Amino acid sequence: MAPTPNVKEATGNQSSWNTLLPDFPKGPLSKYRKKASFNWKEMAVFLDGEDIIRLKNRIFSALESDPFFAHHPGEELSREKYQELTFLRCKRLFEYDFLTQQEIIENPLKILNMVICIGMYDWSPCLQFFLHCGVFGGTILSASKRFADFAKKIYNMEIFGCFALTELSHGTNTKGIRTTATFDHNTQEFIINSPDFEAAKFWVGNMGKHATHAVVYAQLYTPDGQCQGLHSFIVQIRDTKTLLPMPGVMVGDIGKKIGQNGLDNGFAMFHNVRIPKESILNITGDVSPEGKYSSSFKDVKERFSAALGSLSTGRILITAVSATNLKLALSIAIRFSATRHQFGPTDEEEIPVIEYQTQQWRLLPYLAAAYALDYFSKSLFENFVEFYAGLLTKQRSQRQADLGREIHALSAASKPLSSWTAQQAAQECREACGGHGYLAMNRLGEIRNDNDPNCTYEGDNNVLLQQTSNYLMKEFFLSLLMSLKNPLPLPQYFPYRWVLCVGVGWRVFFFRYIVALFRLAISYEVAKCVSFLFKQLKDDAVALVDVFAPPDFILNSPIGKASGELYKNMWAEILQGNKVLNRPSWWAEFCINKPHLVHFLNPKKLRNQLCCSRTELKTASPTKCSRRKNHITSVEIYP
Ligand SMILES: Cc1cc2nc3c(=O)[nH]c(=O)nc-3n(C[C@H](O)[C@H](O)[C@H](O)COP(=O)(O)OP(=O)(O)OC[C@H]3O[C@@H](n4cnc5c(N)ncnc54)[C@H](O)[C@@H]3O)c2cc1C
Repeated sequence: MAPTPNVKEATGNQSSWNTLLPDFPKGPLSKYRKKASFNWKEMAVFLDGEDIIRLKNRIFSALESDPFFAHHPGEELSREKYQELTFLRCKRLFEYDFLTQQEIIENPLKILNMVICIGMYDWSPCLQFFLHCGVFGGTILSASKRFADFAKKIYNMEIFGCFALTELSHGTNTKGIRTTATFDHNTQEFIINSPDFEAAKFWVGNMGKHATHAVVYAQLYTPDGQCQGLHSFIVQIRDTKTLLPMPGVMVGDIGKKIGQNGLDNGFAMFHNVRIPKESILNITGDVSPEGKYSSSFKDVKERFSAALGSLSTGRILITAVSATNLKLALSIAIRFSATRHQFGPTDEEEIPVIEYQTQQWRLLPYLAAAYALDYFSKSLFENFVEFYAGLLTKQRSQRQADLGREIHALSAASKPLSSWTAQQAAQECREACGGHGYLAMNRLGEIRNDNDPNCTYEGDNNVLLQQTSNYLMKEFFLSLLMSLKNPLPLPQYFPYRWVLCVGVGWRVFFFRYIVALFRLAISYEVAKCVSFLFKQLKDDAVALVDVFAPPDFILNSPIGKASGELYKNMWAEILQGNKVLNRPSWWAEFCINKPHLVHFLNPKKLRNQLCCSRTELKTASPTKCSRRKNHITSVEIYP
């Protein structure tokens, strides 16, 4: 089930690797590159294969030579301008059409790599594109064939979509969603309504400024007054010709966020908006013209889970997105650590900070995690593609059912593991780069802030882990019960995937505690051994990040550039900044308009003015202190 590394290609010839992966410029990092125990190009070909590397190169060089991508997101831009630029970039992604259908069919991993390459530059246009094509489009495509014509409009951008599940007062608790969809059999329409402002759709990506259509989750009511539970509907929210709201829809932007500000997250309230009967996404149930409800799911719980099935797609992507953020942060921090010299055996000879054990302890475990999570996320994605293909062709096999359960459990566990690891690593990398890590131009703050919501959307990490543990425990006890009723060798009741699920689930659940405990309780012996491994690994660390670091233009961090010319690169960036050497426009406020000092704050004078001595202050009650009011006024007027 896991992707096979490209052993054949990796044993291919050196000259083809050199064309695909040019040498890095000579500079301060060359020393570590020479020390590496392996060839980074061979490793890159082994992991990705030449075909994927070619695709990555194509995407990176297209972005680099495109004026729409010239302005890096970290640079000063108003939110409105950034949102506009994000949309223009997203439009360019449609024009590029980086992959043909044939290519996708032949190697579905290319889609994941395409998303990652764009996201490495900036997550905002990437997520805008993915929310529209993958989440909105994917949900509609998996509903039924009757949306085939509608789907065309998605992929040629006649319309723009969003996925509206969360409401202002309910997110994790999807059962608490209160938007209603009431079927009117007289007009053959659903009436979409938000009962009050707390039931407004909220946080929805693309909804803030430009989405024309939304997949809206609502409680379905049939004419007999019965609530049939949560279902999804396609609702037009803006006119496609004017981008003005449709009648009965109040739609807007929710405001500035901590990160991902190119993306317009929005809200919408529906006032008895009528939509055609065919707008129901009949994934889990449908309504007849007479208003009779039918569903292929007899079990209400199963129906509910299936209605939210598209969330798994998001979790799988987030696992990969977080692993990518981990790789970006490490590329910067490890290259910095190998070129930043502090202290040394003599005053003349300072050593790179990567030589310090603490720096190795802080960064190298995350480097190992980056490789593990990258491999895992790709293998999970491949499993998902197989499952999705089965879904589209209505497969009913045992394997299809097993895949569905396995993917659900694994994505619910891997999303928290990956996003939390990346979040902690981004902060550690920020600190590992000292003060320079805090400079916005070096991008670690942006990586940390853009990764942050991965811990929350598509299921809050804490709640997801509780659900995963619950789910795994149930499966475990069910298997145990079966084995008691019908004694058979245990392996038959505990197939490998459950062992894996239990393992991953609990590992994730206790991951943070294990790491903390490990650090505390690690024995002297083990510490000596791990330190020895770090000593070996630190010489390979630069080559290990060279394998996955994107080109300088995409990584966009002076301290993380491939040349390792740390200070030259920083100066170049600083001096290119806007008005860096200019006198401030408000210079006269200091030089001419001096402050009007009402009172010079002299400590002796101040003490005299205080109503009481310290002892008096302790004992006297405020009311007894006759001069207190005056003193407070006197201190307060000091500007
Ligand atoms: C950047 C961003 C983009 C988003 N995009 C979209 C989008 O496109 N479409 C969309 O529909 N939604 C979107 N969301 C919403 C997102 O899916 C929700 O925010 C998420 O599901 C969490 O729900 P909540 O905000 O209601 O948190 P809450 O459920 O209110 O959680 C608050 C806290 O309570 C804890 N908690 C809740 N329930 C329990 C429990 N049972 N046991 C223990 N602790 C609990 C949680 O762990 C959390 O710490 C987006 C959110 C963000 C931040």
